[in-house]
Parts: sequence; structure tokens; C-alpha cells
Amino acid sequence: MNLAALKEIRRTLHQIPELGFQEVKTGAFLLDKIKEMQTDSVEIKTWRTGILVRVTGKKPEKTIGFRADIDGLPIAEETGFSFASVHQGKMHACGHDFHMTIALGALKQLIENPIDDHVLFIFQPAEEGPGGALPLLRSSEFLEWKPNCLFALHIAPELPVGTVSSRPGLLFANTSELFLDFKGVGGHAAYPHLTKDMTVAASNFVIQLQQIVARGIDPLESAVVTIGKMESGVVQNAIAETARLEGTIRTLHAATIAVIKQKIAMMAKGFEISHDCSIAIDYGSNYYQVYNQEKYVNLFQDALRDSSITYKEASPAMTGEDFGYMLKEIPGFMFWLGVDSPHGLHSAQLKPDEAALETGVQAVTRTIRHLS
Ligand SMILES: CC(=O)N[C@@H](CCC[C@H](N)C(=O)O)C(=O)O
Repeated sequence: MNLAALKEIRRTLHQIPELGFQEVKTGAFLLDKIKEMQTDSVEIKTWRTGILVRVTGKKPEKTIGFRADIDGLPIAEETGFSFASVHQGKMHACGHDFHMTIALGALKQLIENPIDDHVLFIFQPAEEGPGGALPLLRSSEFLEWKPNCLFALHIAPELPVGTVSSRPGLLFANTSELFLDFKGVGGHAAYPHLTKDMTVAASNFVIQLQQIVARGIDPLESAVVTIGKMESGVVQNAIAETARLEGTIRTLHAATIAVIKQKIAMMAKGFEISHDCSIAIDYGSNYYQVYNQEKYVNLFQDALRDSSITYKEASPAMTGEDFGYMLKEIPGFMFWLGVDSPHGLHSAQLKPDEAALETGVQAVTRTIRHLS
């Protein structure tokens, strides 16, 4: 598939972002494309909104897996692209349109030039939440075709096109979502003494949360607590009866998440007393760290050795990925693909350079051939 064909696919997918487990149009488009290239050696299964495609090997001894995530984010796009999202308030702001396109490009090459082993392409829903990897891993559809090793990629806005990056060991953090619902007493803006103001309680809570990492966690550990969304009240001249905070906790060590959760629970108890309110805590989806096996990172570098792609050693990142659950059970690795965007992941202005689609297809295809 040449760059023009890859771009056309990416742009179509970019226009129809869908949230986790709602990837109906995305799934239908992917299935059409897969069926266009299907031959006798290609088997297809669907699982919820995801798709598994197996290319039969010539003399198979094992199965090599490549996973691409397929969901978008609830972010309103501000790129100004002629092919911007037509789904209001939703965007491929994490590059999953790139991941899917690269998987289709590599699939075409593997169908045209099959290898000895089976190759499994995994189009996985709900990476941004609530998490598709773990239930997919447990599904009969996946278990029947379970790969012996697997890998995945993620676009990296800060890296130039033509560059890939990874590292042995921990690449992505442990994560937990965080949702806090505050309930107090609302009332007229002019009579604060008769109310329990949840805008004030939730605002204080956000400020104090920052001290959990700054003063409650060993400085030699790494942790992040971010509140990305805050909602309270209904109108400018009424005191808010309720407030909601939505955020995420990230740590490099799995055990540190439990420490932070315990401190948040204690803080909430204190706030219930000091602000005379109730606070319900929900930790939503939790993702296990992405931990790369050294052997596979070395094989990846070998696979790229006589290519034009530059390999760069990565540092661990506080991003999360439910692919971590797959790597917990199946050996493999994940890598970053440079896409050179001035705006980062989860930005409404993310503009990855489409030239990286070709680098991605080349890196994935070479790696699959080398792993066989
Ligand atoms: C690569 C990336 O950006 N992944 C997401 C994963 C989200 C996990 C979950 N919804 C959470 O926020 O904890 C990320 O935000 O890192």
C-alpha cells in the first residue's frame, strides 16, 4: 500500500472517531478493508466491536501478534483539517487512526508475502477506557488464536518521523482512573451560611490532592495525580449542591497506586467532616504497566538494522496502556513511533505527520518477519 492509500484510510478513520465499545462504524470500515484484501489464507473473527485477523503461515510453528487500538476520545477537534472528525465532541486525539492504518498496511504486505508462522492482527476496542485488552485476552475468540509473542506501537508527537523508540523493562506506567462525587447542600448565592458549598469543597480537594504526591510519596518513586475534569453547580447565582472530579493516578510501581488510593480515601474522610458533605469515590478502570521483554526489544532493533529507520532508547513514561495486560501474559514489547506533531497526545490540535504511516508499516512488517 503506498502513502496515498495509507493517507486515504487514515483520513476516513480520522473522521469517524468512536468511544470505547461503541466503535461500530470504525469496525465496519475496517472489516470492509480487510475483506477487500482477504484471500484463502485469511481468517476473520469479531469480538464485541473488535476484530481479529489471522494470516495463515506457510509452515507455522507459532503465532506472532500485532495489536492496534481502535477507539477515539471525548475531545472536540480543533485541527482545522479538511478531514476533521464529523462526530461532534469526539476525536482521534491519541493516534489510534494511525495505529489502525498501519495495521492494515502491514496486513496487506503479510497477505501478499506470507511468512512461515501465523500472524494475528488484533484490532482492539476501548483502550482509552474502560479497557478492551483484559476482556479480549480472556475471550474464547482470542484464546483460540492466542499468539506466542506480540507487540504494539504508539505514536510519539515529540519524535521526528523516521524514528522509533523503546526500552527493555518498564515503558508505560500503572494507572487508575479516579472519580469523586461530592454532595452537600445547595442554596441561594446570597446565603452561603445556609449551604454546604461543593464548588468550594471540590476546589480545595483538587489543591490538596497535589500534596499527596509532593508530601506522601517517596521522592525516588514517580507518581502523578491529575484531575482533568471538574463539574459543579447549575447557575451563577446558586451555591452548588454537588460537584464531580474526574482524573487519573499514575505510578511507575504497581504498589504505589494502593498507597495513593489509601491517602485519597483518608483525605475524603477529612473533607466529609470539614465540609459537612459526603464524598463517593470510584476508581474506574485500572491498567497494568507496559513492561517490555529485553529479548524482544533487541529483536526489534535487529529487525530495523539495515533500514532507514532510526532507533532511540526511550525513557519510561507516565502514559497508560491496557496493552500492559497482554504483555503480562504474553512475551513481547511496545514501541513509540515518531510523528512530529507540535501538539501532544490528547490535544485537540494533535497533527501527526502522515509520512510516519510508511515508517510504521515498514517497522511492523520488518519486525513480524524477523520474529518468525
Ligand atoms: C497512551 C495513552 O494516552 N493512554 C491513555 C490510557 C487511559 C487510561 C485511563 N483512562 C486513565 O486515564 O487512567 C492515557 O491517558 O495514558
